[in-house]
Amino acid sequence: MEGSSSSPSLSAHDERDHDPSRDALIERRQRLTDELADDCYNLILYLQRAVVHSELGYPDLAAGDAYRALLLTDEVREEGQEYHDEATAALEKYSTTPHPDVLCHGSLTDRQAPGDPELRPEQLAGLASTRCFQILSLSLLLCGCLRSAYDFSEKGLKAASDNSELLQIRDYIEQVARRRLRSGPDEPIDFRSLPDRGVVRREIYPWNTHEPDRFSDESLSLLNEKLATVAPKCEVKVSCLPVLLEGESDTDGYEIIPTCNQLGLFAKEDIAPGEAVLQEYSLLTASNRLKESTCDACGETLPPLKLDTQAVNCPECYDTVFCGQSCFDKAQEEYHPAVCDKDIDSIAKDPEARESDDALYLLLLARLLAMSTHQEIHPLEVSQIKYIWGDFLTTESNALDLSVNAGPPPEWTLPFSFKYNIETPLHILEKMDIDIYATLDSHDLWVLNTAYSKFRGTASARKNPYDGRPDLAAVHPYWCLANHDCNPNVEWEWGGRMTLYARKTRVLGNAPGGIKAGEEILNHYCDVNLPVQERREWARGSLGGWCMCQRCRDESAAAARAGR
Ligand SMILES: C[S@@+](CC[C@H](N)C(=O)[O-])C[C@H]1O[C@@H](n2cnc3c(N)ncnc32)[C@H](O)[C@@H]1O
Repeated sequence: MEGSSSSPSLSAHDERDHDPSRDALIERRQRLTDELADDCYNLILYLQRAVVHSELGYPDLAAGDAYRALLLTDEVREEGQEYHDEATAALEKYSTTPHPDVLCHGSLTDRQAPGDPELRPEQLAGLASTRCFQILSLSLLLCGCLRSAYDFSEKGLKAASDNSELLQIRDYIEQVARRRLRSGPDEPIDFRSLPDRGVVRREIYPWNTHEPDRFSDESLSLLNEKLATVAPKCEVKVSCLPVLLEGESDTDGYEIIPTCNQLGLFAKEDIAPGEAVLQEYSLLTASNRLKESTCDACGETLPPLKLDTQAVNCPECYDTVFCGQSCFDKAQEEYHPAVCDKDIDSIAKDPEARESDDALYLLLLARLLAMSTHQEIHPLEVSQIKYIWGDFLTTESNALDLSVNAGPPPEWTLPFSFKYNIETPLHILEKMDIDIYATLDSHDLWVLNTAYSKFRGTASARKNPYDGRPDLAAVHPYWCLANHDCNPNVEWEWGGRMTLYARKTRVLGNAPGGIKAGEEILNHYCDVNLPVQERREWARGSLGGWCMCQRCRDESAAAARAGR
């Protein structure tokens, strides 16, 4: 839940930006994407699209394309590979001069023998792999993934040790590494210890046609139809929320602060203190423990192993366990056949403590991909995530201004790493027997980034009671429509189902609980018993900014007046 507030006018086809060179690049990107739909093993098209993504200011997407191209260079060069014939055939049309522009880059052309106009596909693949390493190392450096950037520059230099562009990129990486590690010019750098987690743009990409207008009557009635089954006394409506700031400000004492429209949950009828407000079941769950004792479908703790247990093992892949027949049936209906017996159980399990969160988000992504594959729909059309707000910023506010008078670069907000956004998702898809080239439309990096943006804004996680590490996560698309307040009128409990109860008493002044018809359902994203500063720090990640609820503003203004 990081980023900033949404605005109803933000849509996939924002008309505000009319930079002709940008429009031309977006058109070119679309043409290349269309060509890839018909010629999906053509690594030259991926490289060309990587260059366009770089020019548009999406280094992460450039790296994604260059990595697919790199995998295809291996397919061409190794005969036994699954897509060897297709990838080789796709390169044959480039064997005579002029060679594609994307390969005539800097010192790359030095490697071509002068007067040798013919290049065999394996020779082209060799040249192309150096180009892939150039794009991967530079793009990952721009995303802040220093270790991966360094690894790719080294791999490239192993094959082309005198390539001047790669040598220059390695120099840049070293300069940035020295700054980040605060090491002197002569001190040796331990490249293994470089940071490898960066941030990238979090937005509704200009070509994303899957995002609904969440404020339209059609969307609201669809959401309300389903909400009636999980929270019969509630409705989804537009809610007016404070615009969140990056950090402390002197606006806490102001009577009026800027607001924006988002969605929220509201009571349609009075709800009694202690009454259940919402009960939601979700299959969009993930556990990062290998020997988990939770239901694969709903995340509920499994009943103890004994003869009369309700637990059900999948008869095909015996290790997958469900808490009962109903969860097994739902899993079979919505996702399990796509991953059954596919040897993906150990991916991202038992991660290092610092990667627990990333592993959980990756496993949520894997569940989404299993759902979309089994249901034969696009991942962004899966109902559990389609209407979720991903805390997107506008494309313009994410854009890099390269002009002379440019201000500071924008703050990108989507966490990104080569491992979790590019490499492992593709590995999971391959394990699921999915052709990662032929299904580009569904599994393009921007699709995965969009899903990650939605998860990061809404997933709830449970910490393991023994070691305090987050080991279970879930997305409950209706529960997550409830906004936060540090004087909440509900509390939540998650165990198989996510339940919201009306509080019996309110935090402020021990006022009586219960919710009146028309009032907004106010959830809490942090421990509301903490002092204001700590609450704001805690909720910041999930809210996407400094909490500006009335309680926080009152308490903070009072502390400022008292000189604390
Ligand atoms: C889990 S979603 C809540 C539903 C969301 N409002 C929607 O339209 O789907 C969390 C996001 O809602 C917004 N939000 C929730 N509570 C808020 C509050 N008290 N003040 C400002 N924004 C809030 C933030 O943008 C946050 O990232």
